[in-house]
Amino acid sequence: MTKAELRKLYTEKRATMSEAEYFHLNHLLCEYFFAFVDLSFVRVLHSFVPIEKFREPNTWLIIDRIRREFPHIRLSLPRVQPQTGQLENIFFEGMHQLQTNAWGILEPKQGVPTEPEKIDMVLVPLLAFDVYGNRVGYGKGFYDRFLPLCKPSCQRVGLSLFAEPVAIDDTNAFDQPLTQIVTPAGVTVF
Ligand SMILES: Nc1nc2c(c(=O)[nH]1)N(C=O)[C@@H](CNc1ccc(C(=O)N[C@@H](CCC(=O)O)C(=O)O)cc1)CN2
Ligand SMILES: Nc1ncnc2c1ncn2[C@@H]1O[C@H](COP(=O)(O)OP(=O)(O)OP(=O)(O)O)[C@@H](O)[C@H]1O
Repeated sequence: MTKAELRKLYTEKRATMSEAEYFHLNHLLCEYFFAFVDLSFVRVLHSFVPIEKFREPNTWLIIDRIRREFPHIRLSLPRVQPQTGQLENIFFEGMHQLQTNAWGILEPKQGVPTEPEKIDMVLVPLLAFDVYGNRVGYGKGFYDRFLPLCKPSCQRVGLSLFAEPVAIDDTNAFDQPLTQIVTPAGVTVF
């Protein structure tokens, strides 16, 4: 299927997911994340902030546990620059720092910028992924522009509440593949 078709299909699948299923799948995903993703080398972890009404994976479960159990890991959150299509990245200090942007995403309103070269791991949002680690996002290219700025050793960890890979007919030269994916069925390394 094309990215546009997959976007539509997976947006619908998310919309029909019950609250109970969303809760359950998020907890499984979080358990697999901490059981199987190597955080030993991570000093700076970049995460998206979930749009829960779109049933995105609830990264708060991961962020909160990192803050409790891995206090040496610094968290960085994205801020969208709509004019340029770039992401700015800001170290996370606490909820007081966040405000809702035009698309309903919480993002830092101020704070210390994170240099992309300092980031050891990025948690990447997606609608669907294939067996090669290619992803389908919302189609604005924010992560396709951001990920090449990070160092080659930076881990790009996709999070998906749907475990099965899809076939993407129209991957393109800008696509930035994931290094691994975490789903409620486990972790796959590409
Ligand atoms: N939680 C979360 N944060 C994220 C992302 C994400 O997928 N999930 N992003 C992943 O990239 C970036 C933001 N993605 C965006 C995707 C679409 C639009 C957007 O423009 N939406 C309008 C269309 C307006 C227009 O066409 O100009 C809309 O959908 O109505 C904005 C930001 C950064 N933060
Ligand atoms: N480095 C880049 N420079 C300029 N344009 C880019 C770059 N990366 C991506 N784009 C553009 O951004 C858009 C991304 O569309 P695509 O369908 O590939 O998005 P996607 O795979 O859903 O990913 P994303 O979540 O990053 O939007 C395309 O129009 C592409 O041409």
